[in-house]
Amino acid sequence: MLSIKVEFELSSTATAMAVDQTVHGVPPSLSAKVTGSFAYLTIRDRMPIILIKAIDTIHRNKSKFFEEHGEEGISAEKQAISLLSKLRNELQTDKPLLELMDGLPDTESWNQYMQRQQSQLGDQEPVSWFKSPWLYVECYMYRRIQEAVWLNPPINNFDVFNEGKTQSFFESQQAVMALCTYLGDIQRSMEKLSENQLSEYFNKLLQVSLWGNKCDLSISAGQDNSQKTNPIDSLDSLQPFILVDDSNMVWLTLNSSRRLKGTGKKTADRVDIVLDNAGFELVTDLVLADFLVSSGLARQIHFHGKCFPWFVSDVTAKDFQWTIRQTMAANHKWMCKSGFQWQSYLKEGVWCYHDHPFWTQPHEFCDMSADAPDLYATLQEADLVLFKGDLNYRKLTGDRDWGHTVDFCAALRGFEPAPLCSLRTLKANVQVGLQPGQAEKLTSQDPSWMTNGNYAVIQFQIPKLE
Ligand SMILES: O=P(O)(O)OC[C@@]1(O)O[C@H](CO)[C@@H](O)[C@@H]1O
Ligand SMILES: [Mn+2]
Repeated sequence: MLSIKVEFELSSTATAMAVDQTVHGVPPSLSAKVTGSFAYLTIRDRMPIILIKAIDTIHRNKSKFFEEHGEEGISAEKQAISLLSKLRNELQTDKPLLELMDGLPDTESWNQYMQRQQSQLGDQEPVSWFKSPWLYVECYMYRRIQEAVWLNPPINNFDVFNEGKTQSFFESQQAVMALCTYLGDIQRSMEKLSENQLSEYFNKLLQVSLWGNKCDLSISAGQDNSQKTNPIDSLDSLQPFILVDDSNMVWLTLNSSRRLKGTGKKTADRVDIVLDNAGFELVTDLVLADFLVSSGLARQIHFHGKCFPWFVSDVTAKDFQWTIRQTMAANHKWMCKSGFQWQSYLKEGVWCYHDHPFWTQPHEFCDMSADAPDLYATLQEADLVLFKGDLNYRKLTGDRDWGHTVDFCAALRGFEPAPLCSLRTLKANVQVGLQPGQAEKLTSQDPSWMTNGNYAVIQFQIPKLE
């Protein structure tokens, strides 16, 4: 990892607040125990809809399963639906969570996590949907969906969310074409760009990736959420909705190697992008990654996706490869050019794709160094880690009921593998690092500001110097 000697000015207040928060402990996890809370409404209303849609998708593919697998496909379809229907009943009647039985590589870790949750509750009450942490039960639901499908070969590799992810890509074609054209224009004049012009393009593409996160299907319970307009044109009008904007710190981190090496080289060795949603959002991330490499701001990009279908629209390896293939096959010069460039980045090892099981487990990120030390060590090799989306933000902050002015550093609780930045549109009621009075003002202007996806943060944190 690049050891950054550049001192980012941490306000004395922020440091004092961080100390204060540490001294006074960590707030409780968001959960459905608070009737009427966003967690409660998500678990009561939206998660059952997601299960119903998954059941409906499997049912609608019955004839496909028959064509491909004959009677075995039919009985697998029936069995998977029955497991998902049972899961939905457990969820809606707040039954105790059940151990996983599918013998996958992460099964043991999931069951151990459940024991950990149970020991925190003691023997009085079982780990259940409406009493355990929202982060845990929501992640658990998606892992049970995976179990229901995995236990039923020959449909055990079926992605119940695939239709929504591919539709989001196809419905966003105009925006994708505009974005790839914009990237092509930049790359044609890259050599002649001044430092200011470069940083301007960087900020625009960082914001396009930020707002790409609005296109997430779990918050819309699978409803179409694609990007219809040209993403560049809307940036100015969206600027006021960025509540925390640390993009200057991100720029400084990418360029800080120049100060260190005194060579005028401005290349950071490696930027990691912890991906969120497939579809349009993934294209915005690939375009940003292409810009970072072709501008010389980064030498290598490591992408982190999910090992199985997750939170309706999250990227799996299949989605990542499919998106690049689709871009290559587009009947559009700049899309096609971008797609081929992305494929050669992967072939040359300039881009690498990983999918560690930790990203599809329920852990708060402050547990990563203990629960996934190999992944933590991988992230420590990065000069910058970009975390996309709301669920990653919830895990960065532990999905705790923090006060809004608590410092981001305090909420990370020691998770600092490398300089990191969250690019997140707000879809859950956890947000730290705001100025005094800022949350109150937002609530008076727009009571659902934390969950409607209209607001965003570019929130940065550098590891404390050893
Ligand atoms: O991580 P993303 O894709 O930006 O958002 C996912 C997400 O908004 O969907 C859930 C709603 O069910 C939220 O709790 C969760 O954070
Ligand atoms: Mn997501």
